[in-house]
Amino acid sequence: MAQYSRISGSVGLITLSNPPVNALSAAVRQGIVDTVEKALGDPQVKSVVICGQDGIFCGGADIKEFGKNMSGPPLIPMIHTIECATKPMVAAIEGSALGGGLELALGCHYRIAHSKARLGLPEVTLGLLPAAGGSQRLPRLIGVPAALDLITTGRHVTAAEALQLGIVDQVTDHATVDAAVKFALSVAGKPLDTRRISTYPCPHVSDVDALCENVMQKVRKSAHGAIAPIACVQAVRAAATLPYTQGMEREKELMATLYTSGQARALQYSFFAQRAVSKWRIPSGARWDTSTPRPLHKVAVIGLGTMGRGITVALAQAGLPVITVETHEKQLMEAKRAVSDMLNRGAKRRGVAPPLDKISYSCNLQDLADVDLVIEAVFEDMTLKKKVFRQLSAVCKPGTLLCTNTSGLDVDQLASQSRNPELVVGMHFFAPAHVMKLLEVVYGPQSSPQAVATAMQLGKKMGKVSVAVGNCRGFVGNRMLKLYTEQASFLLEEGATPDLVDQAIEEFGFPMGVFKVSDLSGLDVGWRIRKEEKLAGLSVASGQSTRIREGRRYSPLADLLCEQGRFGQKTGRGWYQYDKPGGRVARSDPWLHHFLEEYRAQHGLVARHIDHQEVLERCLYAMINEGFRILEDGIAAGPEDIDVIYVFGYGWPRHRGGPMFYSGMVGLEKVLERLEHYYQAHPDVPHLQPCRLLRRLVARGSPPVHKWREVIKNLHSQL
Ligand SMILES: CCCCCCCC(=O)CC(=O)SCCNC(=O)CCNC(=O)[C@H](O)C(C)(C)COP(=O)(O)OP(=O)(O)OC[C@H]1O[C@@H](n2cnc3c(N)ncnc32)[C@H](O)[C@@H]1OP(=O)(O)O
Ligand SMILES: NC(=O)C1=CN([C@@H]2O[C@H](COP(=O)(O)OP(=O)(O)OC[C@H]3O[C@@H](n4cnc5c(N)ncnc54)[C@H](O)[C@@H]3O)[C@@H](O)[C@H]2O)C=CC1
Repeated sequence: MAQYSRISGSVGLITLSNPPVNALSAAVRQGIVDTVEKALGDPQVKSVVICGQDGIFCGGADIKEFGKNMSGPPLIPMIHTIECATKPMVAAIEGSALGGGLELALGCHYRIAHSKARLGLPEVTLGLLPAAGGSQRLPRLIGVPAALDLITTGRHVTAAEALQLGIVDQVTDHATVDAAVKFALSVAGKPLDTRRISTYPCPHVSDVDALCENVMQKVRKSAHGAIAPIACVQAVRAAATLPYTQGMEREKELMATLYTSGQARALQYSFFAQRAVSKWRIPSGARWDTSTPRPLHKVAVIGLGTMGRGITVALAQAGLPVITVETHEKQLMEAKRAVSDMLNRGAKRRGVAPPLDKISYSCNLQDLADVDLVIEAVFEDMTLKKKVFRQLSAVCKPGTLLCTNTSGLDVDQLASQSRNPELVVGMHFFAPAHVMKLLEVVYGPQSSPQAVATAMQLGKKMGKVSVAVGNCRGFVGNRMLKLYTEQASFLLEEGATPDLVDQAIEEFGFPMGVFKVSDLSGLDVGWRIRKEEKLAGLSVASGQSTRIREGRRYSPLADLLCEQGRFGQKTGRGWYQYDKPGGRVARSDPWLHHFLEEYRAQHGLVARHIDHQEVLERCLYAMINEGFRILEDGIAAGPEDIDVIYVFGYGWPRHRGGPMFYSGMVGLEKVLERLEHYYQAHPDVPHLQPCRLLRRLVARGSPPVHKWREVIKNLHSQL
């Protein structure tokens, strides 16, 4: 699948054709080999242009082929043939030139890019390295420091940056193929000896070992256990220290380890999972490709606290006019200052003008009469939210979508307050809302296809990864998180410390342990909710044991800390101590350890040794078990939805795919066996009891994660 033609008399034009991204499938590689041979063998042809059809050069290797038996011509000799050609080869880059696509372009003698094109070697994000010569050619072309940056991060660069770095020779605002053909005519017959990148010496770096070591240390810190970034540093180091052929050997060796690794499988799964969730479908039958979102000309945000401010910033940055509403002038002005500061900082970072004029501020709900969509972000209080929804229903024009940012209240109850419950959905953002990529779009039984489609599309416009989920307490993310944090507290009762639990979780790959996160977001938030639920505080039924609530095990540790005013970072004390209120660096707190000892003594608990494995099994398997229940309940459409939520919203290490994918990697039998073991040891924790879907999957021979949907469908049809 590469077309060949001759144009302008003497230019052979090769067009890659494999929609939608012209990935280098076996057929495309064969097409390139054949057409290059044709062009080189045609005496009329003096130079060659390679381009991609439909405005995209090439999205790289065909990721769907990974893990299968490789067929078709391999990339390395194909690119080598292009580089060795005696006729000038010119890459005409429109849209994207990524991974193998850029490696193909680096094999060409010249590169012409459209000004809107993006280039990069994102293999590291798929658990790989640029193993078709990319790790050896790029440093020779742009120098070791810049190549290390691009290859270890996988970031895409604009055509302008690519020109500045020396990756491309020319950038055009006009028809790229025309420009490339013109260029090809101009270089026909010229010597090519200085244009073959593999023959370049690597630009000199004064102390390459020190440079690579420095980058290696940074990469190890940010990789949280991912192996590909480390291999990328090693491959670039080989380019800097070895002749090209030996460097290529090293590249191959490193790639061989990565290619078959579980991390690469997890990252490639994650790539497709992220795309799968955008193709949402919900139990009512509504789906992404048959539901039309409504156009949004003006939107509103109610409540400019932590979340409302971030949401407003994200909306304005997406170019949408926003009207914001607060209760009083003082709060409004305070929020206006904060929002303007956030916009100014963001604009400075990106080198653009801050979109301050997109936002208007008001204390009057009546000003929302003409908006198309409202996002409510007032306090987490059902009575207040219901009132706001009733008011909105009366004020807004017919057809306005009403969305709530509640972190877990019943969206259906809120919908019932509106004249048009079909136009109500949850839009659950994560703090800080202008930074965090995840958005849970919560639909209810009455939500119209248009309402879901509009919220999903708005999320996309705001740069979010949006996942449609059903309505239940905590939705998907927080419902599972509850089990994870609960187990962490139980482990403290049984003998662990926050330091030990966090260390195990951070070694697993989370950027922050559960207790550090709790200190960061504030222990008081959960405490307030538990008091409202009558699980904590004065309203707990008298005579109840401190460690039992509603007939099941309960840990009051977090409540006890709150009673001492230990709310986390904001008060300088929580599960850890900080140098001052607002301090960021968590230090182990002897007071806390003493407090835990006293607590255990008071409740007759004997501390036992707890190791990292138990921490991981208890915390993660409890959460995974709840994930299976969520699938059973039909709250998430598939395991990919849960995994995307955890990777983008909760810091689950991407190289471990997500909790559901991870359970498959561990082995479902093992997860089941450990849950059974822990449930037996803790029969007062019903959530440790393995759920039906997990048992069913194991009984079916533990099929791979992409086959679970069939089992889930059968389970549902039997209910
Ligand atoms: C020992 C063995 C040696 C092997 C050596 C191999 C070495 C290599 O050569 C390594 C590689 O290239 S790895 C691949 C590197 N390329 C990438 O990571 C780019 C991935 N794609 C993108 O970023 C965006 O799709 C892109 C920016 C391109 C376009 O974004 P859009 O937002 O416009 O579109 P998407 O919704 O992302 O994608 C549209 C559909 O295309 C599918 N797709 C994208 N890239 C693909 C790719 N590289 N391979 C296969 N399918 C791919 C994507 O899944 C989506 O499919 P549908 O959801 O079904 O429509
Ligand atoms: N803070 C977080 O990490 C997250 C919070 N949420 C949810 O977002 C919502 C807001 O939370 P936060 O921003 O943290 O609360 P917050 O307490 O920081 O802000 C709430 C704001 O709403 C304003 N407000 C109250 N009643 C109002 C009314 N009738 N009209 C207009 N404004 C009113 C208050 O003055 C306050 O500025 C809650 O439902 C919360 O559960 C969701 C995800 C994460």
